[in-house]
Amino acid sequence: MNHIAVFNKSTGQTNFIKNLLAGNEQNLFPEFKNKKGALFSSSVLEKYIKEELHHDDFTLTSNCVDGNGNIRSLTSFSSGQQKKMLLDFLIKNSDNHKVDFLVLDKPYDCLDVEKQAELSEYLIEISKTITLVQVFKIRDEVLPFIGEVYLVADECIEFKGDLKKYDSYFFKQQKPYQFKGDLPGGLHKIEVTNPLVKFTDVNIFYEQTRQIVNNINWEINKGEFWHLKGPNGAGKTSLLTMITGDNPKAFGENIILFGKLKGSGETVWDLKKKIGYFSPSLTQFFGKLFTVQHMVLSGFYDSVGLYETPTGHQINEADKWLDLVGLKDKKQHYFVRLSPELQRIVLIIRAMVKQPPLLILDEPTNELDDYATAMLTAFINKIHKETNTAILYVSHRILQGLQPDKIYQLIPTENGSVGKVL
Ligand SMILES: Nc1ncnc2c1ncn2[C@@H]1O[C@H](COP(=O)(O)OP(=O)(O)OP(=O)(O)O)[C@@H](O)[C@H]1O
Repeated sequence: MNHIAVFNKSTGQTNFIKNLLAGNEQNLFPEFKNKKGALFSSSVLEKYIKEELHHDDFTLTSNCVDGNGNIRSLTSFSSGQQKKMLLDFLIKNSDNHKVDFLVLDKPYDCLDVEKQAELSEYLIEISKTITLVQVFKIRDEVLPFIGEVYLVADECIEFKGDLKKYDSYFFKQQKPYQFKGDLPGGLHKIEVTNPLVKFTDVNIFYEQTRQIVNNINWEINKGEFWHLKGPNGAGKTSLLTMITGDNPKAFGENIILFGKLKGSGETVWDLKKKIGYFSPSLTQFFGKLFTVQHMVLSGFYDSVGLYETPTGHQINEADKWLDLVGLKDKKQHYFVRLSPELQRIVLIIRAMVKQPPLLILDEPTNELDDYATAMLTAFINKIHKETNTAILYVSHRILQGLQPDKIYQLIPTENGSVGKVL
């Protein structure tokens, strides 16, 4: 069986995949003409989650019940677990409906190294029975059984060959990303004392008895650069929400945030002033008519959208940030028209423009290609080097080139994850 991997350089990835599945990319891939394909991707998973939410349709979890005999929601499983469920379902479905090939759209997204290896083993097995087309962005994620790699640009095949040839073709074309000068100094200094965050014997439980993290003791101080790491389901997101303020499970736990015991009267808005936050999912909250400049300025007000008139100093400060990343000329452009990596850079600037004592980056490079990942990595390292903002970078994988001072590793045990400073 001839399995292929495709890197689509052009925009319009969704259409590209749609056409591939419908056999319409026949000029590029005639072998799929009149064949039936099924899609394995994060957006398909998202569709099942929405079906659950809006129509109580628990197709993927119909065999999973909790301690009370209720069918469990997909969202109560980690991303790794969710992916396996979808794959199982598609394979089962392909038997029933004679699907000829499976398109794997970035199958490893959000999976830690261990789970990636598990999924890879699983895919190796099914590659013996069904043709697989992997749409990839990260070269190192190309599955081991792939015979040929295609680089598609402007609806043409720009390159076709094995991985070795792909490497020399693709990487020689990339230029390192250049920033123009140093980061702006900031308008107001937000005074805080150490530690910014202190967890003492923190535990998190779900469903009363299911322990997620176990006796977490961890301190984040000014200017430190931390990588919070751990396999899928280890509790990284749960721990993050104890800081950002939206997890009721934080109450009653010994958590000091910016010198105050959590739950002792601070509001979410008090916290937002001191925390810059970025997660790729933020992109979807902003309307189509927001300009790049509005996006950055909204960071001064911690608002989604700009509802106040910014001061001249704020506009000037926003311009300085945009100039640094070569976007000053595009400040009146619509944010949604920017490339995914530039959208993320703008959202990180939005988080940083008020110069918060703490910047949280939740899986910032998810779904980005190699070049975009390198660009974001360089930007994050620059923020660490040139500001006193502490960075909490959350990801299940170590990013090549990222320079955190310390790693906080969550290690799953039967009684929830324990933490270790590496
Ligand atoms: N609201 C919830 N109700 C029940 N269980 C939950 C809830 N939120 C998370 N969990 C469970 O808690 C565990 C930890 O999830 P969490 O999302 O914090 O892990 P993670 O390390 O961020 O995982 P990933 O890398 O997959 O995002 C998982 O087993 C998940 O199923």
